[in-house]
Amino acid sequence: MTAPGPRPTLAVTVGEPAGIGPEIAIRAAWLLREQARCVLVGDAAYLAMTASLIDPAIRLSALSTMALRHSGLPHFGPTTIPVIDVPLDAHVVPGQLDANNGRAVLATLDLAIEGCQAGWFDAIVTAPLQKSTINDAGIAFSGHTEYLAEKTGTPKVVMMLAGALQAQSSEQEQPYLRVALATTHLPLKDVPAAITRETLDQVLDILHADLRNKFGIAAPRILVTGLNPHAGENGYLGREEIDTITPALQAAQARGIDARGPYPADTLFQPKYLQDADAVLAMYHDQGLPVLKHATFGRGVNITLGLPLIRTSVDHGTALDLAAQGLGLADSGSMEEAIRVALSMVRAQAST
Ligand SMILES: NC(=O)c1ccc[n+]([C@@H]2O[C@H](COP(=O)([O-])OP(=O)(O)OC[C@H]3O[C@@H](n4cnc5c(N)ncnc54)[C@H](O)[C@@H]3O)[C@@H](O)[C@H]2O)c1
Ligand SMILES: N[C@H](C(=O)O)[C@H](O)COP(=O)(O)O
Repeated sequence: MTAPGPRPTLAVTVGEPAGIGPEIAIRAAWLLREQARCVLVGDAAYLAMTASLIDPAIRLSALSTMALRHSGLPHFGPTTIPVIDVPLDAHVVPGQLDANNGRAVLATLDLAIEGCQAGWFDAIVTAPLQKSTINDAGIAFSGHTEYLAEKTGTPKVVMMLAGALQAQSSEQEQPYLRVALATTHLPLKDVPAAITRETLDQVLDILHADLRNKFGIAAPRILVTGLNPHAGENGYLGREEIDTITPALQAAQARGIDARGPYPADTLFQPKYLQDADAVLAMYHDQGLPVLKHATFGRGVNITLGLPLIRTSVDHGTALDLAAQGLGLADSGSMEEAIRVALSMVRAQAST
């Protein structure tokens, strides 16, 4: 792997065009242009129009995919943000979804993956897309996480969200919470069957390896929740802890992974436990993410672990309600943080 330059190059897909994605992607890329070479991936005409309304000083320059594939990414400095043009199929009305644009949104992801594999980009940062619109376009889709796994031929990936917590005192170093999930976008009724030994073995291996290789944590400490209330109450409230999670933790410990639990999820997320942990592994989406988002919404970051590329994203969705009301209402803090985390992951990976 080649070392990243002083400004790593990030593909920033702009997500659902009728949502806040284009606005926050432009704002964050422009704000952080001295630190990151962000390349926006989306409809160049729509992004140029949006940028001119945000701030006429913002400079975008369009690049065709044909030129990119022919000559690679041209050199560019911090005075302009390149846009790889992936044209939309339908006119955009902010706040109103149009399934006719679903395929173009997916095409931005395909281009970003291609660019990582071709070495044009060091990482991908994704603005939020609307999962339902892709499905309405006739393509089964449950999230970036699963799509990136499929498109890169990765059998197993792990969703992890992370964000800075409020320090308890002015002397305390700012604590950081990372919450990884054993399952991703699954209907709740399908979760228990998905908590298998094989899944937990793979998830713990990926989480441990990526905390080391992409976050530079030499000996990651992982706390693991149970699945059931009170971690199953000794089997009286469910047996997954006894039959599956505890044996998986014992096996992980035998592989040298510092993973402890299963702990009741309702009481695990308190400072006296978290201060001794680098990550919490929760069993499913709405067991772990509400805690993280309550504590860090607006500055949290979503990271896909286990991929052969680096991918970060925001902690929020398309916020159609805000997009419908015009520009200037959306907070770009999570998008900025997603770019910063991608930069630090690129550097951590290059130094391992
Ligand atoms: N990374 C992603 O692509 C991603 C992440 C989460 C959700 N989604 C998708 O987004 C769509 C909408 O999801 P939702 O309605 O559950 O959540 P949402 O995050 O879009 O909205 C929830 C609430 O938070 C507010 N909000 C969200 N982002 C904000 C921001 N940057 N600044 C200020 N306020 C903000 C919204 O106005 C709304 O009130 C769904 O299709 C969901 O799957 C995508
Ligand atoms: N689960 C994510 C969240 O709640 O923030 C979100 O749906 C995005 O998932 P993908 O990155 O897989 O699109």
